[in-house]
Amino acid sequence: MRNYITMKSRALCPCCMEHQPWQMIWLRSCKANPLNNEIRELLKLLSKPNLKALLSVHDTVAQKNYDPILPPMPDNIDDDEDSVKIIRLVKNREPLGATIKRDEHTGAVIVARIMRGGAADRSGLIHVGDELKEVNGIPVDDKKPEEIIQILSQSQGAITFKIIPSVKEENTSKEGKIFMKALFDYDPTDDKAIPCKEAGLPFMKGDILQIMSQDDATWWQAKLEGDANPRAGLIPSKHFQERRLALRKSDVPVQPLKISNRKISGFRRSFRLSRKDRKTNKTMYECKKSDQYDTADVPTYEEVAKYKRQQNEKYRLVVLVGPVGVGLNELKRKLLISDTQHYGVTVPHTTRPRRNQESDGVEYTFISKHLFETDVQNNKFIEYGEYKNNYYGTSIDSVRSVLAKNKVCLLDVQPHTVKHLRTLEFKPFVIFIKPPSIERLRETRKNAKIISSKDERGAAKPFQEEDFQEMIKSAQIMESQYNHLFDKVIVNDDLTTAYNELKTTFDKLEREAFWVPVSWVHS
Ligand SMILES: Nc1ncnc2c1ncn2[C@@H]1O[C@H](COP(=O)(O)OP(=O)(O)OP(=O)(O)O)[C@@H](O)[C@H]1O
Repeated sequence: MRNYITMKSRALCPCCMEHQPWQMIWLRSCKANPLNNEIRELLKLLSKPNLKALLSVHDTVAQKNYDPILPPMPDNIDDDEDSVKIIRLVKNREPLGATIKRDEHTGAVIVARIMRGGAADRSGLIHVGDELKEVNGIPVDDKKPEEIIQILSQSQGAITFKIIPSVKEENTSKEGKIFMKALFDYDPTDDKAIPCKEAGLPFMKGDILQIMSQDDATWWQAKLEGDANPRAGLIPSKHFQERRLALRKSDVPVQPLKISNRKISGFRRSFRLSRKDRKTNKTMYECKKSDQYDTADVPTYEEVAKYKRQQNEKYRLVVLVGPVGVGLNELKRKLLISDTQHYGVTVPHTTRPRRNQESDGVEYTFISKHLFETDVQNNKFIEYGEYKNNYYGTSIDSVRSVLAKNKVCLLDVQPHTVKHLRTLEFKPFVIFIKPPSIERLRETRKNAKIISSKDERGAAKPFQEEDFQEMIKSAQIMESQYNHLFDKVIVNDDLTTAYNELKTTFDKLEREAFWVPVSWVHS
């Protein structure tokens, strides 16, 4: 696109006279005359090769003959219209990248927004708030915005705008420096509220959006991070999206996690791996508050920044989430035995009496019921529960103690707990372990036993069809309600493949930068 501007004031533009020869003449005349210090310094500067090169570039640009040749400027501009600006843009197939509206009070046609990186923005000649008077000589005062858009879309080549420039300064200081992780899917063609569907930017949950403008409180402008296309698109602002989601939410019932009345505990026990006794390894506890997902906050966007762990920093906490029986403990066990120095798990607390072969702080940290209850009151547990009249729980300090040994702490929790772990201190990396299709579950788990489901003698039972169904349904609910918290999803189909994917993820976590909430980076 080629453009030029004519105003009452002369615009700055490269002037087509060769500066280098002029510079030489001037230098010679200066040398012939007595020099003061400033002239001497100026001569020195003008003799520098970089300044000479700059002037040479200027001359080249000024002499260049750009195509297409623009038609002459209209000469019937009213001399009294001091602030009128005539702009001529040559339009190719690309949209102009601007929206217009009618001012409610004055009735004037106003430029409502300029899409960042679009044609109008790149021209630098049209600004938000400019009043549109004419398009190609046609007065627009009495036209509806749709009619003006029609004129624009039918125009080919040069378009002349007569506008009254706005006096408002735009705030561009933070533009392009804010990144948001999308916590919902967005399709502008489905959005009745968007002022211009064509200008909308579709995105998916988990996408990183570079926010180009927040000038409008309802419609932000954004680009998908890493997208080479410079033109921004419209997206609903955080505030607007939260408001309308909150309104919609009141109609949608929250889906409970408990999907059958089967007599299984159904709750993840993070404790098995830290026990030595195989029998006690099968003990389970029922976690409090776990029979229903909490209503998570209205998820819209989360401001994020890139973060890479430094050598001297503690490892990020690795949180594993998944439905009962999906294979979390199997994957954790494989990781632990692959490198006991590098990976660690927490030691749980219990109020049950210590058995002979057990040592305090190894299988469990043994504490009194009274102390346990006090710790619960003081929010010292990430999760806790009761089993056969004894409490079991994972304390925050037990995570700290693994991290303090400079190990990667592997922790499996229920998904609603994740949001409490998302702190600057732990910077958790959350991995959702997902079951494969029911057909693949039947094939791969033919000989496997579901440890949380026991027979009359207390032994683990082979997987039943309903275990698979429950696993899939529970995974779907987890994913629909909590996937905005997952950094990575791994399908545990073939065990070795899932394990290798987990290992690769850990390697990347140590080598590469990841998007994290901005508060974890700029504390
Ligand atoms: N990909 C797989 N292929 C075949 N068997 C598997 C696979 N993953 C796990 N298993 C088996 O499934 C059973 C359940 O696995 P595991 O105990 O790790 O599940 P879990 O998610 O920790 O369940 P729970 O919540 O009951 O502890 C185990 O016998 C395990 O060996």
